[in-house]
Amino acid sequence: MNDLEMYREQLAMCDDRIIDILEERNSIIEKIMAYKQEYGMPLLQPVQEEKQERRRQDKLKGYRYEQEIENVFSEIVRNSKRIQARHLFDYNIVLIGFMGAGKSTVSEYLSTVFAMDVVEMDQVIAEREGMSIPDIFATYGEEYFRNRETNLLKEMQLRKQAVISCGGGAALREENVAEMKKNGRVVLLTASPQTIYERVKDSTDRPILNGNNNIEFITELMEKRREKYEKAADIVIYTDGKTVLQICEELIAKL
Ligand SMILES: Nc1ncnc2c1ncn2[C@@H]1O[C@H](COP(=O)(O)OP(=O)(O)OP(=O)(O)O)[C@@H](O)[C@H]1O
Ligand SMILES: O=C(O)C1=C[C@@H](O)[C@@H](O)[C@H](O)C1
Ligand SMILES: [Mg+2]
Repeated sequence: MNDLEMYREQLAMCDDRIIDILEERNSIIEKIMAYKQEYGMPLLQPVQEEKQERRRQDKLKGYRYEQEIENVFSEIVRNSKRIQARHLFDYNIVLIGFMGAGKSTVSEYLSTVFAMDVVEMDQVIAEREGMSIPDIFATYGEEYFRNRETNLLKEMQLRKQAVISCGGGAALREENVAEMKKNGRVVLLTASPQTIYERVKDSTDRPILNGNNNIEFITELMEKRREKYEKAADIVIYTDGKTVLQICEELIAKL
């Protein structure tokens, strides 16, 4: 065997070791999850995760390939998150609820902790139409926008383990709810009208609230929608006074 052949052989052996160690790492991830579930512990432990990351970065300091190895680690961690998500949710998570209930906020957090894809319905529709939601309403009317929502939900049948952050009105059509439930679990996020008002009062992105952005209008519209939201929901989460981490823990526990 010449030197080149020997190096190639060594490289192949390195790959084998990496494969074995990754298998071991992933089974440890599964054991940690099972342990937390068995003892009713919170699954998301951001402080512990940061600690682990700092430890890794300290260990890597001064290594010749510090940056390259760190890049590999970010993929390893991403994949661990996906393994956890697969283990927990074999379906799409569909977030519904009134404007300002926190659908986008919770979606973003879930995508960070579980590396799940997020479909932000309002954003997808706005991008496809090449105009903002208020402009779609003004140009084509609400019915046109609602039809775009229905079509997008039908497309979601092809997705799995995605977080779907619905527009505030998406769950009001029965047909939409039927689509959501085909391969998703529907999570209703709610908050008091006061909380909603505090969260949305400075924004002009929600055409339904423009000119009506006050607690009385919000209370009345929420009440009008309440029955439909609740009927659509597989689980309900009250978000007043809760952090996004607490909301996500509750979501995991209830699902
Ligand atoms: N649990 C929470 N605690 C404090 N603030 C929150 C919480 N959830 C959301 N917010 C804030 O409220 C505002 C509205 O939240 P978000 O955009 O997530 O609502 P949404 O349900 O997606 O609304 P829309 O239906 O209009 O898209 C944001 O500024 C967000 O930071
Ligand atoms: O509650 C609603 O009816 C809406 C909420 C937003 O997310 C947008 O989808 C649109 O402004 C309509
Ligand atoms: Mg949103």
